[in-house]
Amino acid sequence: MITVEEHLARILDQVEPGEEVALPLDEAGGLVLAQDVTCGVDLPRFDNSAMDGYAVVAAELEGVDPEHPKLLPVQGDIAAGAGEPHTHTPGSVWRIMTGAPVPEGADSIVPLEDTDERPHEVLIKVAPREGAHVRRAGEDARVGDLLVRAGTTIGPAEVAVIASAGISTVRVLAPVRVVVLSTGDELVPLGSTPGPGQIQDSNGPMLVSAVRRAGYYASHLGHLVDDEKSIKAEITHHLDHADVIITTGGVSKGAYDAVKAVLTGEGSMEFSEVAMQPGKPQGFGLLGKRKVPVFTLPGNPVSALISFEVFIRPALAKISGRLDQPVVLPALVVEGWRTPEGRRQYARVRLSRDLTGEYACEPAGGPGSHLVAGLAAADGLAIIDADAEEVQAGEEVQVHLLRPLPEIEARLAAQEESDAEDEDQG
Ligand SMILES: Nc1nc2c(c(=O)[nH]1)N[C@H]1C(S)=C(S)[C@@H](COP(=O)(O)OP(=O)(O)OC[C@H]3O[C@@H](n4cnc5c(N)ncnc54)[C@H](O)[C@@H]3O)O[C@H]1N2
Ligand code: MOO
Repeated sequence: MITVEEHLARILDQVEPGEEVALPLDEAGGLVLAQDVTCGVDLPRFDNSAMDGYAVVAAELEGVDPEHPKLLPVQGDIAAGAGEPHTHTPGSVWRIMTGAPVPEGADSIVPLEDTDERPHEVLIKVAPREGAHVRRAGEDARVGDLLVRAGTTIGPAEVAVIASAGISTVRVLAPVRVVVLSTGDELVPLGSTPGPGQIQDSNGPMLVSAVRRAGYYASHLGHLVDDEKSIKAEITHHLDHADVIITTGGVSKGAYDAVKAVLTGEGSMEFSEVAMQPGKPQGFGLLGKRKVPVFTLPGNPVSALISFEVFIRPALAKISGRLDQPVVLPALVVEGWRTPEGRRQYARVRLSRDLTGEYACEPAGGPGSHLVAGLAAADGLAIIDADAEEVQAGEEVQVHLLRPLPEIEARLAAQEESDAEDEDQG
């Protein structure tokens, strides 16, 4: 058996960041920049007003206050988007809208609230400080400034600054397309009713969902019977267009473990027993001319999802260029359990909060790799050393989250609220 670290290192040594492509900015969200983006304009592009109000020269309003207001003529309106130049005439003001260019010569804005708000002549009641409510050209970024560094994942804020700079196309690492294939004579797809001895294919939809939640493209392109010829043909077909292929099932020791039989000796494929539970039988290698990473996961649903978390997620991060670390947090064990000797255990646990406000955890269902109801109840995986024999109540364990933390926090907060209500009523 090899360790989890050895298998992961083997995978990460072989996968490479994907190719660079130029994409319209509005299709690049979630992808990683392959170029530094520098600013070709000042941001803001011109001095403009931060308030609806009146553009003034502060020095002309010295000493003004509510007891000594000053009446001034209004030269007209300047709306956001106004392109024609406007100039300040001493002793007068322009009425100006938020985002509109400040007229030449004016240096401050008096907000509507500090005036009597009239359009033709206006009573100013408060003296502005010089520069008040003027958004200066270049105060955010100047021509030549680095806006977003290569290697950054493009989120909404990056899109905003790149768009503001007028850049419509960016070079990014190409989107990663994952093909998921389920194998097993016993499987029937969603929408079909299993006959005797058959079960619903849950790994296909589960892994597509895992890939998508991690931020990549995935399609479930079929469930294959345990026939070596058709498995080979199907995998070969997807080597033309997939960036990653994931299969499940057919990799342990059974007489019908066709995936392993077909792929053994192909490309750089290696089949290993990894010292982990669940997830022991693993296969990985690069196949075909395009050297497509192929993961052959064990068929047990819990094993397949844990394999995704432990091996595929980091590989997808490397291929896509993304920074992606699992959220791992400490929790105190409420109720202990036994662990398999010699294999690191990824134990499904559900989180709660103890009286001190720390996270606590307890097993979610049993340890069997087929227990999907327990899997759905789990918030995370407690990572237990290979040499441990049992986990005792009161111990602290590290939990690799399977759900977004905000979702878990929201549930715990709702639980605390309902507990408090029950206590009030009781
Ligand atoms: N003699 C041994 N038998 C097994 C060993 C072993 O070391 N010696 N290892 C066990 C472990 S651990 C695992 S994990 C499984 C892995 O088996 P395979 O990858 O070959 O998977 P299958 O045999 O095809 O299926 C296992 C299990 O999962 C169910 N399954 C498969 N695909 C799906 C799917 N798409 N959706 C839902 N459920 C699926 C399948 O029906 C089986 O029950 O091997 C153990 N055996
Ligand atoms: O290693 Mo298997 O994945 O325990 O069920």
